[in-house]
Amino acid sequence: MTSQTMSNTPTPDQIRRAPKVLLHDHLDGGLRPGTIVELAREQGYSRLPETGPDKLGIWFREAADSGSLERYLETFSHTVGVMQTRDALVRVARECAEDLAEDGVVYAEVRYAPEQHLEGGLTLEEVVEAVNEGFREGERLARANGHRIRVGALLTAMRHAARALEIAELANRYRDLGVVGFDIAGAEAGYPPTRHLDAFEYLKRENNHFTIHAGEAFGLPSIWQALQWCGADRLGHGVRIIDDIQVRADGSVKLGRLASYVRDKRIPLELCPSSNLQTGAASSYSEHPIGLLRRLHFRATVNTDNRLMSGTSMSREFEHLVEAFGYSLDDMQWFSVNAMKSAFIPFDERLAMINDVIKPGYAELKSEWLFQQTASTSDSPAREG
Ligand SMILES: O=c1[nH]cnc2c1ncn2[C@H]1C[C@H](O)[C@@H](CO)O1
Ligand SMILES: [Zn+2]
Repeated sequence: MTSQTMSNTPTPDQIRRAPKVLLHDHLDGGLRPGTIVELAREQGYSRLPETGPDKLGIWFREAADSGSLERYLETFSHTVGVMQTRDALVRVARECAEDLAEDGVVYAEVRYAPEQHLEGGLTLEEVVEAVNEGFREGERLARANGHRIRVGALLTAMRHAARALEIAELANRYRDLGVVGFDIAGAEAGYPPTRHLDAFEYLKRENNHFTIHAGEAFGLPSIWQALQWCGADRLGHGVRIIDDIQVRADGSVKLGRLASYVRDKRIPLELCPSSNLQTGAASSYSEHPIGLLRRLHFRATVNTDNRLMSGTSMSREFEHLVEAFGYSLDDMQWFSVNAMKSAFIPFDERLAMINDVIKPGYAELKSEWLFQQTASTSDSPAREG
């Protein structure tokens, strides 16, 4: 038996085929560049910085590579700019579900801010219904191509605006109709989550679920507010929890009160490594706090945030982590089960996804080396000596 066959390091092909769970992906951050070009042409949107798909894709990645969340967010004006009609929203959502399924994602919660898609005259309800329709079409098309995926929507309110309660009510109205929860996003510094307490209190009274972008561009106070004032079920990013973890020279680790709380309560962290590198929240994959957080058994999950702006996918994120930390298929399974446990769909459905889809998927991949061994042994009996 060679070390090659025993190696538990997944190949890029195995990473792609492994069942993955995505909790933090923005609909308006994941358009195909070719789709943006076509939608802009159809709608007479003339402000695109490039008109060829390849160059446009590169433009988004470079413009988002700014080291600042505020500048990173400016790039969204062009994606949101072409997502103002019903047809455009259906198409973008359909392609999102298809692309995720093609990449081996079996369950995804995809978020967007309905209030940003009203410039063409759609109502908030029409926006939600168009996106839901696109997700359902994408699920069907993926299935026809041999991929199974389930996509739930999270409705985001923009933290600098003042529509959070209205969007929370919208999320509640479309609960069990394709919408699984609520989020707030946008520039973090200067816009603490407590500005939207009324929305969070409303959702709690309704027994609904929400996540909050916190601890990305701003540190511990933002995480503390999101959890202890607002009652968030999950943290969007939450990567700055690392500021409350002290690693001593001898390698021992001391958690502060907030980091302990996050770990003890199993608060899910929606970590987005590539996005963090672009906005300056981390300096390299190997220095990304996900390595330590995984070792310390935080409820860490791996996410894309914005596939277009980061030129990434779930598989790419895992490829980077496999390279940086030597992760195995067992680690990938651990992240995927963590994410599935943290999803906003009902417990019995989460459990069935874990037991009937995720674990069997990894078991199948982990057993592949056995069959490769049999094939090579029978191919070359002389090697057995
Ligand atoms: O990483 C992020 N942090 C804060 N806000 C973000 C991030 N990625 C996207 N957004 C914003 C820009 C989008 O227009 C909005 C809704 O998806 O959410
Ligand atoms: Zn985000």
